[in-house]
Amino acid sequence: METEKLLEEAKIAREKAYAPYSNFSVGAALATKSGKIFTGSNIENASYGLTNCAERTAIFKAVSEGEREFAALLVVADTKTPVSPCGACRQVMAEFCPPEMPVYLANMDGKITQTTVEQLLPNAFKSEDMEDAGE
Ligand SMILES: O=c1ccn([C@H]2C[C@H](O)[C@@H](CO)O2)c(=O)[nH]1
Ligand SMILES: [Zn+2]
Repeated sequence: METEKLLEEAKIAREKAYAPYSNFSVGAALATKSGKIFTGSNIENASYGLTNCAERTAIFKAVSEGEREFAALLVVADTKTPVSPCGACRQVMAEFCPPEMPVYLANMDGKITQTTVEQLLPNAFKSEDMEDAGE
């Protein structure tokens, strides 16, 4: 999956952001291993903490459609340096995406830096960590 296609889709999704409180619109595009793309934007709330980021919107849309095999995620915002995902999104990425999966951080000028799920959240808490609980 080329990053150019993901960037284009994420930019289109970003236009749908509901961000009246921060005025900071973000778009994301998640590629499945089968070649589909699920997009997302940030959706804010008057109760600020209920805000859902673009990355989580894209992941939740895909998972709720039955997708579980992901290949790449791109996130874009109008920033000088490419936008960096928040901690909540990193934890959700760690739940559904392989550690080595590329995550592309982009800005509107098309500047893209590449990282991975594991680099964004090293030593993430995973379901396996509960297996030996209480022993
Ligand atoms: O990677 C990021 C960083 C921030 N936001 C959103 C959350 C909130 O709506 C706004 C300001 O934090 O940007 C995202 O969607 N993704
Ligand atoms: Zn986030």
